[in-house]
Amino acid sequence: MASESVKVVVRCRPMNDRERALNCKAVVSLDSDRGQCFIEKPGAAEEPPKQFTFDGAYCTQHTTEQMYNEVAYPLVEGVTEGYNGTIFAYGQTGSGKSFTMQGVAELAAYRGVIPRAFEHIFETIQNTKFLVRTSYLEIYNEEIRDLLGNDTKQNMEVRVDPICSSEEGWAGKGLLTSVVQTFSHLS
Ligand SMILES: Nc1ncnc2c1ncn2[C@@H]1O[C@H](COP(=O)(O)OP(=O)(O)OP(=O)(O)O)[C@@H](O)[C@H]1O
Repeated sequence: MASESVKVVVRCRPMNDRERALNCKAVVSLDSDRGQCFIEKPGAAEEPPKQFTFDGAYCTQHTTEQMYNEVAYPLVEGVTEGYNGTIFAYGQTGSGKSFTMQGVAELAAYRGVIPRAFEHIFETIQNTKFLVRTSYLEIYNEEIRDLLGNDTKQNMEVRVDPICSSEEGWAGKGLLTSVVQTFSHLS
């Protein structure tokens, strides 16, 4: 993948039982080699599908392990070298955000991005003194909740930290050995 600072990949989940029972038609197809996603207009098969291009496109056969290795691994590697990194999953309800981020513990290939990133970070920093900070936020209908807080239902106020938001602040505080990883979970 090209080295832009923001990368966007798309993942398409398989139909669920309800969708199959309703005989729903799949209107999304992907060309993973080209990172392209095609969406057909239901009931208008003669119209050309709408086409979108991403930094990566993952279809129903792709595992979270593949996604992690191609998308998250380089970012987490950067974090262990002192760069900040954010991975967030965005999509409508039921589209597969938790499946991708938290995953299925019993199926190795479908363990989520978050446990994989933790394992990756802690393997890298073992026997070394590191500060690891993590936040886990959910943004839902313009409201932000701290999923690691005591009350995960409480809405958080959005403020800018004048020290943390300035690069000088980080450097001036000598936090070169910090590992700062933020996972946001968007609904
Ligand atoms: N790639 C996938 N392969 C197989 N099943 C999937 C996949 N993605 C999602 N699912 C299944 O689809 C359902 C909805 O997924 P999930 O709960 O992750 O959605 P969500 O986007 O987090 O929803 P919400 O916003 O409501 O929390 C779950 O049963 C999940 O197991």
